[in-house]
Amino acid sequence: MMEKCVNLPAWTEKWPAPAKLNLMLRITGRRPDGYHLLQTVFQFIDLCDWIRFHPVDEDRVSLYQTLPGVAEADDLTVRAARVLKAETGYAGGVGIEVEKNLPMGGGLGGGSSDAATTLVALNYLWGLGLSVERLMRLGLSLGADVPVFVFGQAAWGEGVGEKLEPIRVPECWTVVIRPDCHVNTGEIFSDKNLTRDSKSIRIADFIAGQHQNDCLDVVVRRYQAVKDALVVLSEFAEGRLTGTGACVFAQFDSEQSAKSAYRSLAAKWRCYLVKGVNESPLYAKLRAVENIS
Ligand SMILES: C[C@@](CO)(OP(=O)(O)O)[C@H](O)COP(=O)(O)OP(=O)(O)OC[C@H]1O[C@@H](n2ccc(N)nc2=O)[C@H](O)[C@@H]1O
Ligand SMILES: Nc1ncnc2c1ncn2[C@@H]1O[C@H](COP(=O)(O)OP(=O)(O)O)[C@@H](O)[C@H]1O
Repeated sequence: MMEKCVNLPAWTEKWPAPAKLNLMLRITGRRPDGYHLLQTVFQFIDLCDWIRFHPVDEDRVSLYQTLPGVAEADDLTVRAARVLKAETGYAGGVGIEVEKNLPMGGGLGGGSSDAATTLVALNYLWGLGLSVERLMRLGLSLGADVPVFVFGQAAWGEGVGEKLEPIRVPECWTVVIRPDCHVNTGEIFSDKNLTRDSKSIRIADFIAGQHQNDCLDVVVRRYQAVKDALVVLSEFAEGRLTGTGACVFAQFDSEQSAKSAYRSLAAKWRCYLVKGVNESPLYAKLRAVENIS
């Protein structure tokens, strides 16, 4: 029998799934299973996918529309909903409608963020009551980047990105360029030339300006478009790679200087003018939904 949906008004809401930037990324080693040990700084930006969840009367998880090249069963929102059902024995279903704004394979973590938003929203809408820590553990089974989106705060990350400590960093105006290529994360991590033995640093070192991304050399060697984007960005400010790319970004001291760079760049490049945020908009939405219910 269909379980009763709690808080029916909350089902009409649309939930944000923000992008992230890796403000630095060091590879300090490798686990026995081949996964790489990282030190990274995650911050969110105010560029989001948006997800609506529709109540259904049967035990079925389905998508309103599949994404290009991703089968319904492989979509990270569908997988997240199914993992949640398996974990809790919840017997109902859901229809998932994703408004996709974040480029796929761009290093902005869109798929992971969609998964995290699904975990957090359905935990609430289905009335499951799982803790954030438990949702983060479930998220990790879907991808290394999912826990930080469930965590919802800018973070210093270690391990494969699942050991998270909140960090406050300036919420800068930022220009993100999306080069015309998709970078496969697994391909970069399996490149024999990847630096895998960086020394660990401290948060203070990052704050003092250590922004290195160890994936950079391998990515620019393989993807000319990323190299070109970094060159053009560096005419305005320090150009940096997020994750394994393909997106690159630069932070600015003021809205005005970011806007001016954006205007020059937008004539030739696909780019976004965004702002860094230390709290994920997902939790502002959760609080708002809790208030209306
Ligand atoms: C590098 C980072 C930094 O934030 O971001 P992206 O560039 O992908 O956004 C992430 O750690 C990516 O996380 P995510 O995109 O969830 O990766 P996963 O699906 O878990 O892994 C894809 C593949 O990359 C390799 N991989 C991933 C993460 C890691 N720490 N070590 C690895 O070796 C593994 O071969 C894995 O099969
Ligand atoms: N809802 C989803 N949104 C984006 N990608 C998804 C989704 N579900 C599965 N994927 C798969 O995950 C891959 C990585 O996507 P994404 O998280 O956007 O990139 P990245 O990890 O580089 O930031 C995609 O190329 C796609 O095959």
